[in-house]
Amino acid sequence: MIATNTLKLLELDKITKAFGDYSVISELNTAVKPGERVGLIGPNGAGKSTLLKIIAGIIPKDSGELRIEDQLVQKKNNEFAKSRVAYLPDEPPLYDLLNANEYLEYTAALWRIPIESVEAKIKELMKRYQMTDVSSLWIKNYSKGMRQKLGLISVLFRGSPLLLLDEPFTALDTDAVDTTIQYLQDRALVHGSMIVSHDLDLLEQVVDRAIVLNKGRIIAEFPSCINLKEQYENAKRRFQLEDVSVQN
Ligand SMILES: Nc1ncnc2c1ncn2[C@@H]1O[C@H](COP(=O)(O)OP(=O)(O)OP(=O)(O)O)[C@@H](O)[C@H]1O
Repeated sequence: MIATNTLKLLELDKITKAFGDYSVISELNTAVKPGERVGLIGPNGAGKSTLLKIIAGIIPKDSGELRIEDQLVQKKNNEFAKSRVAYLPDEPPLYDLLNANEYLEYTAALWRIPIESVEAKIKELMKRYQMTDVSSLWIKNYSKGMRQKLGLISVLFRGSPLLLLDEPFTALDTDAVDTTIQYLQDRALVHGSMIVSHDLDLLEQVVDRAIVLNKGRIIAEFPSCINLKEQYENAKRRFQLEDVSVQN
């Protein structure tokens, strides 16, 4: 068993990524401790989604080192990294010709999780997100909010040590927002997380601290998220960030 108090859940050391000549992430260093919830904020195009994709192993970094639970992530142990991380992109990767039950079974199989071990958890999440009644409906007939709820359920049921969420609140109704907040606040359910959101009022409720990214670099770190919006406004003034992407 891993002694979680002695390791870093996630460590990024000089992570760099460019698309062609365009540098998106520049020598970025940061770490997340087990159980820590970190908000990732910054203007449009700052590199937030790219960073989550690199951590999730969706796109390769150009250089730098990435460690998950103190293990260096390389191509050869990519499977280990993937087993520790649950990642939800801003548009959930669903399959239109499956229904929710089939999709969640498929997701469990993909992550080699015996469906019997997560059936109760899935049922509970479907109920909490008011999705039980539409569980047999083809996903192609889902609304945007229903797609987002199913995407959230598909990562939350896994109970992975590191949860990466890109704009989790998009398209959710107020009940679903409340459910998501309650879930993310529960340390017994969500162990560690990195969450990207432009909605700082919601983000403030589910993270312990926040990192501000601009042009692929961390320009500010807030050790506490009290008055996150105000802290971000101050940082924007200090660093003369041009884009105002915060929702009011
Ligand atoms: N596959 C790609 N090919 C080329 N450029 C890309 C690619 N993916 C992202 N970019 C560029 O990298 C930069 C960072 O994009 P990214 O999506 O990480 O930003 P973001 O901080 O998540 O922005 P937003 O708040 O708008 O979602 C942008 O300029 C984007 O155009």
